[in-house]
Amino acid sequence: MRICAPFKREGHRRVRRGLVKLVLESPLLFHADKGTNLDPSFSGKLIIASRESRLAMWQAECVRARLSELYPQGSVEILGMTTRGDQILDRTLSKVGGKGLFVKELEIAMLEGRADLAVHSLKDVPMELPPEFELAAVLEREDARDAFVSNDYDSLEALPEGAIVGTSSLRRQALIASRFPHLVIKPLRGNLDTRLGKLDRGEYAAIILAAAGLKRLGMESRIRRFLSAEQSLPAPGQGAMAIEIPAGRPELRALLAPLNHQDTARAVEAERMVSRVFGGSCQIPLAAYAVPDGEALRMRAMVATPDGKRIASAEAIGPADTPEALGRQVAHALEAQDAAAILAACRTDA
Ligand SMILES: NCc1[nH]cc(CCC(=O)O)c1CC(=O)O
Repeated sequence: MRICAPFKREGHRRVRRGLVKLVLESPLLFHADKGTNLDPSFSGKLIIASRESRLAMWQAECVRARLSELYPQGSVEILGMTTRGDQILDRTLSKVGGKGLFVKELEIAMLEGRADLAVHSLKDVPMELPPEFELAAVLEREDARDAFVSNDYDSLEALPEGAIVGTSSLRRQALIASRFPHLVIKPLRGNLDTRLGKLDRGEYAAIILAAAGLKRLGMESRIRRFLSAEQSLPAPGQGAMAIEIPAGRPELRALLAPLNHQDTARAVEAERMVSRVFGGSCQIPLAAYAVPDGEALRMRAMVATPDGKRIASAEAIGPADTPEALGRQVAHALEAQDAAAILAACRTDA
């Protein structure tokens, strides 16, 4: 709830035209979230496309509430829809087409004019968007950590030999396998309620979930332990929400600009760049997590083989206003280590 706190209006500051133009032309994300050309008199209608899972609807509702507050004379509605990612539950996502599955139906709704914007968990947004779309805003990040959830055990360390841990994330799988080779990792798909239901029915001794989703749905009490970024480096974009819009609608982009959170936008830009550098070759366990540190951005990233036997990790600090350069730097540091061998191993697996 904290992250979705009502938008505080600090008076509608007018911004000189030149600055607004510059902001609208920035390639991926806004770097100015304060004092943009807020038009409080907007009285049109905005339709938000969202998946129908409880988490997706909570996130869409969060954006709806903030837009309604910004534009009291406008109307904002949510269009819920089922995506292929929600329908295919029996296979590991990386095998059936990856992240795009959660996003495509929402994009079609926007192309057909049935929706103006889509709200996503940024973690599920592919690194390269189709040219018809762009990200208009990244909202302030919730907790980026992974969470250990179990009814019987306090921590990964406490699990006995052969205990079954549920996760479908290659990243979580590799990180657990490397530290706890005596545990058995089994796939776990479905929305949050489905996953928790499987844990409660005894199919797993423990499961690993993103803390952000549990917190957003008021289920923080299910978390037995937060995994620190050192133990379980988060996925690019984990814990952040993004708003996607059709490209070429600067007026819509300007309406959404006040929702952009600059620190988060920069951090996730660096994180996603690591993924982009490694993208295309295959699905590999990959983690990247950046944290603002004054005027700087500090980032750590990791790539591994799915069995966790080979792990490369790298860390760097750079100016916060050039996040993509930091992302590239860390990705190249990974490549200079064992990443080539890791990629080769993954190709023979495919
Ligand atoms: N891959 C599914 C997904 N996408 C976003 C979240 C959680 C919310 C977030 O990270 O913002 C989850 C669930 C999970 O990883 O447990």
